[in-house]
Amino acid sequence: MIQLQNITKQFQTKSGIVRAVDDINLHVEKGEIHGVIGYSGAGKSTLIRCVNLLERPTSGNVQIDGVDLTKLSESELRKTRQKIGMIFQGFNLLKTATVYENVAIPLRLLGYSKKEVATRVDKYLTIVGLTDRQQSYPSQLSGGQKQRVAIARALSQEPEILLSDEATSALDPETTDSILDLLLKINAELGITILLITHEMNVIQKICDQVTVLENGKVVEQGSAINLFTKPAHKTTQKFLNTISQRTLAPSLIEHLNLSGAVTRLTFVGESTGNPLITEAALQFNVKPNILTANIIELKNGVVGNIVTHINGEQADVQKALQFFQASGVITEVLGGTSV
Ligand SMILES: Nc1ncnc2c1ncn2[C@@H]1O[C@H](COP(=O)(O)OP(=O)(O)OP(=O)(O)O)[C@@H](O)[C@H]1O
Repeated sequence: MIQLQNITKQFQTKSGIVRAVDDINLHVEKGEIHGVIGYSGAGKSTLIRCVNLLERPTSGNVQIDGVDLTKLSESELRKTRQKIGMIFQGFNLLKTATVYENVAIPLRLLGYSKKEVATRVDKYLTIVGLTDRQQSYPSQLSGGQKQRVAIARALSQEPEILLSDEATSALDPETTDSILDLLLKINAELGITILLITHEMNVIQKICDQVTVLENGKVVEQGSAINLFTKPAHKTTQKFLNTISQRTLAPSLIEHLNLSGAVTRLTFVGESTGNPLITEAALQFNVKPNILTANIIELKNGVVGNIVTHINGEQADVQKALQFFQASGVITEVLGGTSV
């Protein structure tokens, strides 16, 4: 559906060339929610603006359903862009127009009949839950309501793809959740493919199927949300994960505890989440596991559990317990202790 191939975007600045996006490949399947996460300056905004050619890549190509947008004429591009809706952190509403007009005006500009405009405005304001605010002005709405208007405006052109440029970054956590729920609903019920950029791991956690991690304009990790949350390979991904769940203890703390045996992170995913494996290990092997920290992360497509446990016992017994965990599908990583 969306295929970015070797996308590079350079800007000429007074102090030289800035390579905001550096040879990025990214594939988004139809119906998927794909999140791009990175710190400020990683190149997220530039990348997402390359998808609908708001920013023309310096090199590489952007394919939507197999059509290379970089090769289209201006009029062909305008038409193809109707397949791609976009929402922004700052909502981009017309301040002097009502909610109704904010959705209706772009439709009128596209030449839809009065009746079709009315039908679509009504339909999409209902989907976003704002039928009773049609005559309000943006200044009379909360941030979450403003984003709902922007979403209705994007949906009213019946796009196949929705690009979300930090759509929840200006919102409080509760409103963020309600907008993320709305994006999930749009994806599930209207089948709209969503490509979003964010610097918040909870956005990735709650709604994304696939994830790309960016740093300095480059992809440093890419894969399913489940894989990234269970086996984050790059230190930037690990840092993002640490913002939402305590996955480890500081080395100084492990040292301070001066524990015998092994301090181990056990990551449970899939079937292993449902079994009392720690109790079984204690019963089968001569070890005494003591839980130091634990948390469960609910993802769109599954649940991941992280337990940092001190497995106390003789080295040979600790090793047997670790092998047992691994054989049961638990990802084990020894963080410290004497049986390292
Ligand atoms: N029009 C421009 N001219 C010059 N440099 C630019 C331009 N747009 C972006 N950059 C530079 O490209 C790099 C990536 O910027 P970009 O805004 O894409 O990152 P980002 O990950 O979206 O950051 P943020 O989350 O802070 O918006 C930065 O170093 C930025 O200064």
